[in-house]
Amino acid sequence: MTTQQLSGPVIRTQGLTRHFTRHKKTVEAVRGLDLEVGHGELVAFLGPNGAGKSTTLRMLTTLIEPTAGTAEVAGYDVVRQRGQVRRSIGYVGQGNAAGHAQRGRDELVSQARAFQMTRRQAHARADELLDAFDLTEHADRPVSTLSGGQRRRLDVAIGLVHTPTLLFLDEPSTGLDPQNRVNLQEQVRRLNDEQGTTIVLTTHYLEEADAIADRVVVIDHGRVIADDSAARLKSGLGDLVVLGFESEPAAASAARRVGLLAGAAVTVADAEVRLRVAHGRDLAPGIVVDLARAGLDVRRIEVVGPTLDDVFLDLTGRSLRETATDSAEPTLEEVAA
Ligand SMILES: Nc1ncnc2c1ncn2[C@@H]1O[C@H](COP(=O)(O)OP(=O)(O)OP(=O)(O)O)[C@@H](O)[C@H]1O
Repeated sequence: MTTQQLSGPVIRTQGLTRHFTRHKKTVEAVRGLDLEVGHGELVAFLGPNGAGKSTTLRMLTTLIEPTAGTAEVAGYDVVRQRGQVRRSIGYVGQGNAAGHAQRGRDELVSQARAFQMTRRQAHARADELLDAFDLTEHADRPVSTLSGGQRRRLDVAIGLVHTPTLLFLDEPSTGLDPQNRVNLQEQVRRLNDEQGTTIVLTTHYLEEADAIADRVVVIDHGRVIADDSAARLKSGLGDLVVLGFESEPAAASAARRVGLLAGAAVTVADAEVRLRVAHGRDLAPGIVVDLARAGLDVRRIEVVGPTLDDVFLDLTGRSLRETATDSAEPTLEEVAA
């Protein structure tokens, strides 16, 4: 790498755009993305199905070309310097990379050989990765007999064979059970912390973005609608305070009083009052005491800090959890286009 490539951002896009034509209709999958990612960052692209996350990743990894705009990855242009980009990155797509009849160790060795390592180097690298991803004891089994979590870890290991400084992971934990998901997230976090590998992953799991990413780029309808740390994205939203009452009339009276008291928008449903307010945790005891003085006993109280779903709801009016699936698997011709 040149000095410029080391000191500049590891990813820089300007007006990055990708359209697809399907049934004579144009789908604007990615619309004018401007993005910079620095060395050593762990960035999550978060958004609902069909938001344009995978299409962005496919352009950055040179699998498809942009319709317009530019992107540089590791200092190289993704269209004019494809080969250099590919040698600088690791990419783990949504499907499984490993062949089913092969043993995990052989997959890693073949991949290492494809990167011009000698047989000895390839075996040493395979051992290192098997160890790092807790796969040593499963290394000599056919891939088809591995669990979903083990196979996914093998996929990530395969993406790391040539020690890229930048790793792209497309929905790494989709389809994994919660335990395997957390396990994989820990490995990804460790890779970033200990090796300094820059990682860009896509996810529609709010908890995943929140738990492991330094930075969350929220994408919707092909555009970036927010870009910050999860903590900062959430900090402007306040806590959700839920108060339960004995009856609906009691809740209605309490809502009027709480609205005045907290100066916040209050909603009532059944015998429950909900309000979103800054420092809700600190305010809640005072609210309960005030209501008791007015003869309104709070039966149940819950204070919930804001989530990334609240951020998405605030930005779009839709919940990310409930956003309907709107994805279409591209055909091979379309990917090659
Ligand atoms: N090859 C293609 N041909 C036609 N349309 C496509 C193609 N690839 C993606 N699209 C469309 O582009 C939009 C963005 O898709 P993309 O896969 O990038 O979204 P995503 O955010 O990664 O969603 P998911 O989480 O489902 O992978 C969607 O409307 C999708 O149907």
